Amino acid sequence: MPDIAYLGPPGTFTEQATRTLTEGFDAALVPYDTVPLALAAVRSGDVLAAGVPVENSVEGAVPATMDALVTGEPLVAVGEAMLPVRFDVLARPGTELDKIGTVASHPHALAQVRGWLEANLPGADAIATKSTAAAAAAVRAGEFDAAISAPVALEHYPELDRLVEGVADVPDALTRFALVRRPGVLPDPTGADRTSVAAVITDEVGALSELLSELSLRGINLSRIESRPTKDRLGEYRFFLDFDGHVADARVGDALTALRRRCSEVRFLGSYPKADRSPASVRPSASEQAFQESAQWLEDVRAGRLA
Ligand SMILES: O=C(O)C(=O)C[C@]1(C(=O)O)C=C[C@@H](O)C=C1
Repeated sequence: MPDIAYLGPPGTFTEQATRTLTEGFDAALVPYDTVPLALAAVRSGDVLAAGVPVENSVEGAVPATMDALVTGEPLVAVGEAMLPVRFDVLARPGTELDKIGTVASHPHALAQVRGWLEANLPGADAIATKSTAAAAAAVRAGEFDAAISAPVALEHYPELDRLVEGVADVPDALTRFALVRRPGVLPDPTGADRTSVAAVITDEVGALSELLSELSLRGINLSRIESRPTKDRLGEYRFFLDFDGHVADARVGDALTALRRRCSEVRFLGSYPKADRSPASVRPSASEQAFQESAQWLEDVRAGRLA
């Protein structure tokens, strides 16, 4: 039975998402302390794949995931899952809300309840832990007074009490997760796919807008653009792009070859079915048929069969 890594310990949102992503697949889920460690285990072959958080609708990208994806041997996403994110406040039995001096959680979680903390625990120190479940474990061990955790955490830390339920500054917040593995056979195109790439552009006038034009000219809908410093040079950025379509689609393949020509570095980060299964809307001039017919036309012209 293959092992699948996730950001642990048991009881994280990532564990829940990884269970969804591996449903129907006979695999053992193995917790890792951090996203880079989970991805290192994929690279070394210790595990087959890893479930990692990618972005949250309130707090944005998860920088640890972005950086770890582009550092080291290539990895590709083969699936994505979306989870609604609401938190419970967990504490040892007998803890009173107004006596809480320290409240711990993952930085992304703390950021998503900042308003609630200011209103309800104004005197408490917020402590960053490696995950929401790591915070619950630390509270159980007596290190902090309260944890901001996933509702599912209580199943794993039954010694704790739920002080407050369903805390979220933005009620309908969502976090997106990916199942990542070493490059191999890609998931088949479904018509409702997303492709992710990371590209470093050259320092030239219009470089970013021209890169984006390569997508828009081919009718490709960009769903996310995020930049991170390359860490090599001040002012040099790597752009993370997510867009509709599969690398097997003609318009996407055509755009990727253009990006490859333009950028100093392009890393393919996967083509996989979108969690919401919403089909890509493709304009007629960017359809598979339009690409096939125009390629055939060019072949005929080059062979002297057409003018
Ligand atoms: O700590 C967890 O439970 C995680 O799975 C990590 C994580 C994140 O990185 O954003 C996942 C979902 C929530 O947005 C808060 C924390």
